[in-house]
Amino acid sequence: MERQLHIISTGKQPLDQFVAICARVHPYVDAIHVREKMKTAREISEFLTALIKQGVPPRKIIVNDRIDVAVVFGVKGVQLAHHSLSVRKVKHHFPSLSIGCSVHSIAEAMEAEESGADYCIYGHVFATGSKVGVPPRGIESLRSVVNHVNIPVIAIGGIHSNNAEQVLKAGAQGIAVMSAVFFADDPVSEAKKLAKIVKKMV
Ligand SMILES: Cc1nc(C(=O)O)sc1CCOP(=O)(O)O
Repeated sequence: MERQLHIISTGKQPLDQFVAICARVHPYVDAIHVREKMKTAREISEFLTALIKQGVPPRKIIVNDRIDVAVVFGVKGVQLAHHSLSVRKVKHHFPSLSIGCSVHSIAEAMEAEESGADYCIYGHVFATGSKVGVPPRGIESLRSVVNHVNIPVIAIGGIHSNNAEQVLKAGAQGIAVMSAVFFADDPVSEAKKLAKIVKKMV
């Protein structure tokens, strides 16, 4: 897998704002995660409809947790967490879905691989406003996770253009960011900057 840049919805932005940003940045990113944990399937489907209408290719869209919505829209895949249906079950029933697994330890990463996940997202590497009160796991723990699995490890948490290179050097196969793009003054220039860092590390 080529190194990847993923962007993740904040769960806080209104649909119009989120979709307007995605419509402009999708050429620079590999995956857009719709992670709207407080929304119903119907509301999430409105996000997907709007994204696709605005020209975001379904092959770049990943739905967090809601396998049903991902399957109905025929998007690239799902991002599963410990509270989701198991990787094994999803893989068995929907073999064509790409399955990402959110992990927070070596053991969880190894289990994700063993269960058939296509990649995992590990974090949070740096301090982030999204995980207040939980200490960041740091670069060295990222390096250990990378060394214990063969599936690609995407790093998440507090990643910006000033520290992205560090996580790639530690062996991450990509980065996933939320605030770096969605809360940027200029999301397009930030996405371009991050994409350049990710791709040049290949
Ligand atoms: C969605 C998410 N998952 C994390 C994990 O550690 O699993 S950290 C995180 C939030 C990432 O936001 P930002 O890029 O703004 O730091």
